[in-house]
Amino acid sequence: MKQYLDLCQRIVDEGEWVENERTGKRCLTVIDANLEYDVENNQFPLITTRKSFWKAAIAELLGYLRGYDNAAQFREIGCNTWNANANENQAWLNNPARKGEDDMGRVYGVQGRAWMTPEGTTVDQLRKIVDNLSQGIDDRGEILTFYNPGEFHLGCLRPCMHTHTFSILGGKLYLTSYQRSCDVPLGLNFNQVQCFVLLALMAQITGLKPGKAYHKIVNAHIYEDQLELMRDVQLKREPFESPSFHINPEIKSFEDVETWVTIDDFSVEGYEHHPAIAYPFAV
Ligand SMILES: Nc1nc(=O)c2c([nH]1)NC[C@@H]1CN(c3ccc(C(=O)N[C@@H](CCC(=O)O)C(=O)O)cc3)CN21
Ligand SMILES: O=c1ccn([C@H]2C[C@H](O)[C@@H](COP(=O)(O)O)O2)c(=O)[nH]1
Repeated sequence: MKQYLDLCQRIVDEGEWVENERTGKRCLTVIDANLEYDVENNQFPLITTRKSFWKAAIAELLGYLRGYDNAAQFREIGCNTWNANANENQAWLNNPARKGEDDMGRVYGVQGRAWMTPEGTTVDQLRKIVDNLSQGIDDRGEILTFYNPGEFHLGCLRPCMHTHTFSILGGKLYLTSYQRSCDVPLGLNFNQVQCFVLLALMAQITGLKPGKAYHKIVNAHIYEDQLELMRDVQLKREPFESPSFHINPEIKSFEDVETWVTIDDFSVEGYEHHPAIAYPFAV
């Protein structure tokens, strides 16, 4: 929690204003932030200075791991975060590649599970990683990347947390996640949970012990209409102790994740938090 608040304070103190053409809003911005999550010791990085809707963050991650490409699929598993980008973003609504209501196009999980090759076949990046890690193999290229510039025109948004690299060292599994653009009040609250849970879940289904997750962010920003709430409300609050996090031990394989797992297979114990803050969302 401290590293999150330190980043928020750093943006408030040292950030520079940048015009953002896509959203028409200005962002107070810093470059380069490095966060670390201790999954081995179950230090769950949940925001306590406001209420976090952490279940939606895990549902979003599940949708990515399953290769979802439609906001209705995300809604069905308890996540509303893609409704606006799928249905309210004018550039995407005008795009002939959009297949109708709720379509997100070839974003995130689609690239992770079905990257198109020039031959017309698809590559399932995640399946290969799970197979290797399950056999204790780290080929120094256990990389899940959603970042496919050749298909940006076929999706509603370029991926933000775009690459996850897994490593094995001393029998433990590590994760390094890269994020090009980060909405610190809204997105990061979710992205921290997702890095932590991705490592915890992958360790559980591959039979490895989890180590640390390293989260590397390039452009970290606060939108102009979020600044007052961050500076004068959230940053004035005292954080509570971190809660602990649990995954249903019955989740044993990647097939489990693909078929029956729901957000009810994840729980948080001892979550004390301040009241919710409704930050504006930029489409
Ligand atoms: N401007 C912007 N910021 C983002 O963080 C973001 C995007 N766009 N577009 C793609 C995804 C969607 N994400 C989102 C979208 C909405 C919330 C949100 O509204 N969160 C609320 C409540 C969530 C709920 O009730 O489930 C929050 O208070 O955290 C969070 C992340 C993250 N990403
Ligand atoms: O997981 C996510 C997804 C998105 N965001 C934020 C970061 C930016 O504020 C917007 C995306 O806008 P771009 O113009 O494509 O950079 O969404 C996030 O923080 N986390």
